[in-house]
Amino acid sequence: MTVTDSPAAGVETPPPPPPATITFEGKHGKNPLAEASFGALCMRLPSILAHTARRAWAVDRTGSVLLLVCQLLTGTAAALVLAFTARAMTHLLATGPVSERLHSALPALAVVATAAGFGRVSAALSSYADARITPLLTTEADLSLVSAVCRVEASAYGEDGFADRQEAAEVGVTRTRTMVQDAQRFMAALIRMVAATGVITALHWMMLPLLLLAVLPAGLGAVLSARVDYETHYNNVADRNVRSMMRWWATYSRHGDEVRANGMTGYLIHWYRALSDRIDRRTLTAAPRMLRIVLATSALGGVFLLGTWAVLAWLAVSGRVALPVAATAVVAVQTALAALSQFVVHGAAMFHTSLYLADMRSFLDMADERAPKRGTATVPDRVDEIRLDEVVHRYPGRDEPAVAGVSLTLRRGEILAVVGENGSGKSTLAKLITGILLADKGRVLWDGTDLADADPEAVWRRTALVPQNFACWPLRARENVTLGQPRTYDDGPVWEAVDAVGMRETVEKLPHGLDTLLARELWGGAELSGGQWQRLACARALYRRTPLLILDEPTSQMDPRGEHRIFLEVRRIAAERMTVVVTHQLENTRLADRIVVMRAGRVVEQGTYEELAHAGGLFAELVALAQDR
Ligand SMILES: Nc1ncnc2c1ncn2[C@@H]1O[C@H](COP(=O)(O)OP(=O)(O)OP(=O)(O)O)[C@@H](O)[C@H]1O
Repeated sequence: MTVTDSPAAGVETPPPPPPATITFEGKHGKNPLAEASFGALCMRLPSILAHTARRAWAVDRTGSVLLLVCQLLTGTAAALVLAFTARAMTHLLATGPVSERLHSALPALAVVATAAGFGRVSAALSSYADARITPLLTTEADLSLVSAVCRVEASAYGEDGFADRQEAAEVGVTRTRTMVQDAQRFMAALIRMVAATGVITALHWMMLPLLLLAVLPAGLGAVLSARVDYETHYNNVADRNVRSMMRWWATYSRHGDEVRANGMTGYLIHWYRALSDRIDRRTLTAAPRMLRIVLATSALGGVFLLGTWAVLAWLAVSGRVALPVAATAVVAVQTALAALSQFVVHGAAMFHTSLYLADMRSFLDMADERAPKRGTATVPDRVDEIRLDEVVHRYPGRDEPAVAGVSLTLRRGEILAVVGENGSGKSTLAKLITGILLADKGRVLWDGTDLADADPEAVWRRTALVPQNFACWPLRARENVTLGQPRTYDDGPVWEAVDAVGMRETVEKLPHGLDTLLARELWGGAELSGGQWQRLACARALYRRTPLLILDEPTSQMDPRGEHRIFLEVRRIAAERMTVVVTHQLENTRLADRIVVMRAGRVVEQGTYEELAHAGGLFAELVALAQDR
């Protein structure tokens, strides 16, 4: 088949395919909805309150005490207002001259006014306490999520559902913002409700159950709506995850050239819209369900409320309660109704928030399970030998192992080059040598210590890696070199590393030298070229001066001068460490003491450049292909 420059005239091109459907089954975690019956809701609230209180206490003790005291004051003030309004009403509606009735109601009215004033002030103070605590709580939740993800074993990223659950947990972090407010409103409503029901029960015992009946449907409606909302969110998690990932890829400035020059904009926007439409469709199907729930529960609540008023009227007409008491009851019923409604509505809101927080909690638990638990064995500062013993590694979901039984010994002072075709397992081998991945079978021993039993932090303190896909950190030039190991306040070693990769002139020309922010998209930032970035990634690894240096295609974007410079430096410092260079530039393997050639996860050849180039094997074939231009 030949590739033509333009489609044949009159031939219709197919429309762009829609985004793939990915469903988040939640099979790796419990869907909190499964246990969200009304009973479960009630059981859960105390633990959410306790959890919120513990975390609030941990981040801001003064704020927490202030919040608690103000809650109690607000509640007590509301109770006093209600009780003394009832008392004032009794006096005001009694028989006798107006001035006398007013006079006798005056003390109660004074209490009402003072309590209302206190209530306002303490409500303002509790909002202030909430404003103090909430940002800290949100940051704490966010930090625990970020650090949990940074700490998991690298293999966890490849697990099905890990990224989706992370997305669900991110929503939990956002919802942390409303958690304190929900808890605060719920507590306030609880105190007001207790006060109101006390007054109501004192008027007539029948009033309380009737009022409860009047507000319960609203609570039920709020819970059912919360369930529907969460169910929609749950169904959308996978799509939202993909959408936010693609959003980043499509709008990230570094990908801008590729997007434009390859005419991708139209398709990317089509794709984004198609995915957004799918998410919206799911969300919109929830709207009529919500409406039905609200209408049904409001109607039920209305019927019960009518019943309450009817009973009150009947009590007054039949003389079972005196008229002034009945008038007081009107006020009390209104207040109690508001308090009860708020109690159930805020209870449901807490339940709603708790569903999202449960996702965050379960993701943090999952991340915790996947944090390295390898043992505490340490490795010496000076590592003399790394030995791989029949090492096998298979990625999740793959049938064939990426590394399929490799035995290899690396000695201090040696430079080892690893070559082989794409997908032959070179990068995976590098990850196994550094303990980023652990062997499924076989062992990787650093001076006799099995990496499976070693403290990974100790191993990684002795490792420097330039990965194939290195990061261009949006940090200052200095931090781009020292990140991971700020050794001294002196810039001397930083310049040494910059010199080693031939970047001195470039860095000196930056607007603020080492202090220049390397992110064009940020205010005042500067941008480097691809090769300059790669040189900086090499400087970062060289700066670490570790016993193991791994360079995975370190010069793929560099000009010959840069490449020459890097390999000179690698050679110069090689005596003090073990160096592994993964490369497709076979000429570069001349500097290696030994070359291993990989094919389908196995080492198929080993030797020096001269030996392998004339051995007639895969290496010789690759050399011949490289020269056949
Ligand atoms: N994170 C991963 N999850 C699943 N499979 C992976 C992952 N990384 C690599 N693989 C698979 O493992 C095999 C070896 O990949 P590896 O990256 O080690 O090859 P490589 O020799 O470094 O290739 P290249 O020369 O293209 O960089 C490939 O088949 C690849 O598809």
